[in-house]
Amino acid sequence: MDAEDMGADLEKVLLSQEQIDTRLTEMAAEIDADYAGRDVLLVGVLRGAVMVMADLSRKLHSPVQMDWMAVSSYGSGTKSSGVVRILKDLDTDLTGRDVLIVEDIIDSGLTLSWLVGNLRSRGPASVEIATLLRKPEAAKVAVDVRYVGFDIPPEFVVGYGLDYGEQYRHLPFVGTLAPHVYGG
Ligand SMILES: O=P(O)(O)OC[C@H]1O[C@H](OP(=O)(O)OP(=O)(O)O)[C@H](O)[C@@H]1O
Ligand code: HPA
Ligand SMILES: [Mg+2]
Repeated sequence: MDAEDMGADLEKVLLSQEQIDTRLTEMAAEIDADYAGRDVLLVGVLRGAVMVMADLSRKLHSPVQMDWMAVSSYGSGTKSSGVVRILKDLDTDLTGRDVLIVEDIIDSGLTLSWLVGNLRSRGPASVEIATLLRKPEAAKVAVDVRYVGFDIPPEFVVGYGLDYGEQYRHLPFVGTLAPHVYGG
């Protein structure tokens, strides 16, 4: 699947497959260095983080485990409702664990600020965040993020796990939608 296959839906490619791959390699090296000798639990946030988790984790040399949470605050639109719901909880006990949350995007920050608080209350040794994308200008709440792939403008993006109405998650790049698609 490439930009041409998306036809008129796509406005532009913001981050190519190569740019994403290069940046994830750098992030994995940082994570390996920071967590040397520790056993990390990667917590992927379904569904958007699937691609980041799959690609980032395969670049790590540290021993890691993976677990998944499903939370949702967006429904089918382009605006966060601000209400975060747990759709699937972790199966892992976090007591004493070094937890690294893996996310696709921090937009308003509402999802992650809520999730960090929720996971911290479970007695872990540490909770940090690795996100591929962050929109600094869209932040409604500040979130302390240890690893950020790219800071991007406050436009709605799709691809590489990110959806609009459950479409476009499988694109191997990150792009912006043409305004006619979402009525913008
Ligand atoms: O910083 P925020 O404004 O809270 O937005 C970020 C969150 O929103 C999206 O998830 P969504 O709730 O749409 O679920 P999904 O991952 O299944 O697409 C995205 O994957 C992040 O988890
Ligand atoms: O820009 C975005 N695109 C897709 N999903 C999202 N969830 C929060 N922000 C976004
Ligand atoms: Mg989404």
